[in-house]
Amino acid sequence: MLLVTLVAAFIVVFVLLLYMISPLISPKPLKLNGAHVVVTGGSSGIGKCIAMECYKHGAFITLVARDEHKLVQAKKEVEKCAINDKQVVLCISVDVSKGYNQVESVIKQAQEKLGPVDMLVNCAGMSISGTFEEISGSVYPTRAVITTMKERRMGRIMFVSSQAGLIGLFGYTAYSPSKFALRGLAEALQMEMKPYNIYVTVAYPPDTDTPGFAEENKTKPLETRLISETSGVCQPEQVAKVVVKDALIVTMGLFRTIALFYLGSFDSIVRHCMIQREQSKAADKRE
Ligand SMILES: NC(=O)C1=CN([C@@H]2O[C@H](COP(=O)(O)OP(=O)(O)OC[C@H]3O[C@@H](n4cnc5c(N)ncnc54)[C@H](OP(=O)(O)O)[C@@H]3O)[C@@H](O)[C@H]2O)C=CC1
Ligand SMILES: CCCCCCCCCCCCCCCC(=O)[C@@H](N)CO
Repeated sequence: MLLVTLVAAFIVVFVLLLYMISPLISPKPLKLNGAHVVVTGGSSGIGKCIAMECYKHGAFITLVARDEHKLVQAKKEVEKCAINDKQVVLCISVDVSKGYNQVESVIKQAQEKLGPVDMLVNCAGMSISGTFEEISGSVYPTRAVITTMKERRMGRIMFVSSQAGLIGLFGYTAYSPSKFALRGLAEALQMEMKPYNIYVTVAYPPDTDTPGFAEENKTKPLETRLISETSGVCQPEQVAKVVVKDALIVTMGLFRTIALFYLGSFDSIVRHCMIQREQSKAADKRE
């Protein structure tokens, strides 16, 4: 009995220690001052608040969404958060879930105007019972920025998931799977991108008071409403503050800390392969 307690205590202390040192082995924080941040879903709700939060830190912003009128309105609001007169807000109207080529070309335009993308925030999305296209909506913009980020050996990519991306709930049979999928995408992408100094984060906001949330509530089943009411509704400004901070200072979650040994050895395989590949590429060139 004593032995079991001792072993358990040892494990708890060990994991806590790992958790405490994990910020030390985390990457350098990103500086938003002068950085180019692209926010998909930036014309409303959480995305708009994330854009405003980044603008307050001196970033240059590209807002991406479909409706041009909403984009122009949001641009005005973001501009009010300026901290210097050099900052610029660019608006781009495109559907991020329809066709890679279109998304790639608008990202190119944005990079020509405001320079390479330092951080991509994948926030476009909606929750209405029925159809939902979250996953392609996050994949295309990510693919469109990744090549340049790899060349520059820097970058941040954020995915806005949801609490419904941690736990499956009544009424979210379409929404939850797509939000769960973002986590799989983010973790796999993180392992591929780490040797290039690109860091990926996932945010899991609770119900948040936005136009999208109001829209969702119009058709929300009673069960879903009752379940949701057990936890409160957040303000988008608050959510934006937290997720931006997490994306700037990337620390590892507890689960990833426990998986530290595995991840560490997998990362070293990835790094090893990257170096080998680059060496053979260089050798090919010499021949
Ligand atoms: N509010 C909430 O309770 C919670 C929300 N979330 C997530 O946060 C994100 C933002 O939600 P919220 O702020 O409430 O939503 P809003 O409806 O207020 O804003 C959604 C934004 O995404 C844009 N958008 C939607 N679809 C596309 C598309 N296919 N291509 C380009 N832009 C698109 C919209 O503009 P337009 O329509 O003009 O394209 C708008 O700018 C979503 O991913 C949502 O799932 C997560 C947890 C809780
Ligand atoms: C591991 C810990 C998990 C805890 C979860 C407990 C959650 C209970 C209430 C869940 C509320 C539903 C949130 C969906 C928000 C959302 O994404 C939509 N509103 C989008 O518009």
